[in-house]
Amino acid sequence: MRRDSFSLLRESMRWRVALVLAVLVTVLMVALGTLNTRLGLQDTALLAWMVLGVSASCTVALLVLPRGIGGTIFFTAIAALLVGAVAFGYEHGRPMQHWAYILPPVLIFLMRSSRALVGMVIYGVYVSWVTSALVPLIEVVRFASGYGLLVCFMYTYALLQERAAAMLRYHSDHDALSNCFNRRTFNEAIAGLTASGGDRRCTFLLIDIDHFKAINDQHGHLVGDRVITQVAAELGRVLDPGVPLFRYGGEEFAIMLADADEGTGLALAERLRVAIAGSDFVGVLVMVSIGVAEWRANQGSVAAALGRADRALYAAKRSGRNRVVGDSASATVPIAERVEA
Ligand SMILES: Nc1nc2c(ncn2[C@@H]2O[C@H](COP(=O)(O)OP(=O)(O)OP(=O)(O)O)[C@@H](O)[C@H]2O)c(=O)[nH]1
Repeated sequence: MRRDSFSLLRESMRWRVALVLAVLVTVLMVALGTLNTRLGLQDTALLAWMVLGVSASCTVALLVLPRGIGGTIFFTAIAALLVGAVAFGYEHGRPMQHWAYILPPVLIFLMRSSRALVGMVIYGVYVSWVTSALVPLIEVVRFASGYGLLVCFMYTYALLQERAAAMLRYHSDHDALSNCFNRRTFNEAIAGLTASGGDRRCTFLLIDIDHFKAINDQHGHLVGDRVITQVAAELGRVLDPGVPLFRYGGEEFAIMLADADEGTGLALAERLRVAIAGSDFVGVLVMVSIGVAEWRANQGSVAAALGRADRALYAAKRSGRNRVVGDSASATVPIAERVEA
């Protein structure tokens, strides 16, 4: 499965955290195993050595397996170990409450926010129930209150992390002026098209605001910025909810119509052109030219299809602007002419 760059970044951060945690667990288990052996607490020492063995195997898996799988195996094994540790302590008359404190951060990374919260609460209740059979009630209350505070803290942290990640994702995917998807997201979308292979096809629409330099010159750049924002909003109103709109360049937008042929693209482009020409831009005359070209998986590269859409756009510009031109109609316009235009 193809991952976008944001997911890759998050995955690599999760992987690094997993590795740090793996080292911490290893150091802790060596210390606990050694100490308990010296103190003659054989049961606890045995448990520490067992945890060390499993966590060392997990660390190797973490390093050897592909990142996502290694991290998941590690966190799942640690969570299972902690539950096992409490049950083991219960069996041997030592509740080992302190184990419970290690679980919340593990769960935070294993799952996220609300599911992690449910997991942490269930685990807290489980540990309290197990320990209540072995220690005075006041000890259970102490544990439950401390653990409860930790859960609240970790949950707040997880929520903040989720919100920050969502905000970061939005800003890395979107253009700040027009609020549509940015060029980076467009590049990732076309890379995804190429990678998906098969019998896929899609139609590209390249939309360029006519005489935009003149709009800037006559009304100023702030009005130019407002026109870009409003054009994006008007285009978005015409598009179906699932169809993404990209800011392709300065005053240029792109649409990728999945599984659509050139005819469908031309019909949509005409609706978009009419919508812009009919909108009120508060004292500014705004029109767009649109070039349309279809891409099929087995007929040339995506870059070539974009080149054809670009050529169609410039054919629209050359033939008077405020119009839609398809790839088939523009095929006779040589590149040299398009550059001169
Ligand atoms: N205000 C504003 N102007 C921008 C922005 N990005 C690009 N521009 C300007 O858009 C103008 C584009 O001009 P040209 O490429 O000559 O195109 P045009 O005037 O629209 O002419 P045609 O495309 O041939 O109709 C340039 O003057 C850029 O400085 C932006 O974000 N805000």
